[in-house]
Amino acid sequence: MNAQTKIVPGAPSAEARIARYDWGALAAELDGQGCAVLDALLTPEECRDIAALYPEEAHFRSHVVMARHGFGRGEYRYFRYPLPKLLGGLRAALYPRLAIVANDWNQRMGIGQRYPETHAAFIEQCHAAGQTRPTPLLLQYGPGDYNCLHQDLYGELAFPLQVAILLSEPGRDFTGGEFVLTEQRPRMQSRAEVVPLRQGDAVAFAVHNRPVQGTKGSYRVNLRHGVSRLRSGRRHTLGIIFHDAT
Ligand SMILES: O=C(O)CCC(=O)C(=O)O
Ligand SMILES: [Fe+2]
Repeated sequence: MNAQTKIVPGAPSAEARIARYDWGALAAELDGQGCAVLDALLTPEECRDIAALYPEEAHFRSHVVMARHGFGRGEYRYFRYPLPKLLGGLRAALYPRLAIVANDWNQRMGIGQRYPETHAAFIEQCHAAGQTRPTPLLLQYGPGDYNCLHQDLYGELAFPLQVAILLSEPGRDFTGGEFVLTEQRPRMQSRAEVVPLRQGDAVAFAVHNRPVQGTKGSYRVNLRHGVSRLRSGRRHTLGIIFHDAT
């Protein structure tokens, strides 16, 4: 199966799908919670087609067995360029919406960096900084597998938001395996958030830091994400990270 040809005629473009969401509400949710869900970004058929790419090595530049690195249990593969059309389209269409949030966050956190309007311009910056390898990935989990809490930072240059799309249906394809975010606040105990997702839903979330409004201005919190242990079945996820890797 070839994801390049798998956009069904009449299926909305990535741009049109992204435009359907209420980005004011999503940005408010990202500001308040550090994450926001985009319901039904992909159809069940698209989810199955993308998950079916997993064994097709030609699509990927590398394969990571998580237990070998202490990352958890399960495996993933990083796509190679050129990305499948739908994936590249989603990354380019999501970026400008999230860049508005990212620029606002940086301003509130007192970070000087601002992100350009288009993903193409941001990728040029990554490449100029020596970060040239694509980071979108396909993850695969089986019974007992889990993903340790982590941050997807791959070099100096990092876009502060990323997206994960659940390709399998909870309850039918797998049990357990919840998407988890933790937030470490200065001088406070950590907060955990479990994000309920259905097949085709996407979660946008902070990669590492985000500002939280306190009584005396904004302070910075530190986030990590991961996946709790699968109790049964098989779970696939598509991860969209906006910065390239060194
Ligand atoms: O499998 C998941 O839900 C999380 C995947 C992940 O860590 C990522 O997309 O960066
Ligand atoms: Fe991740």
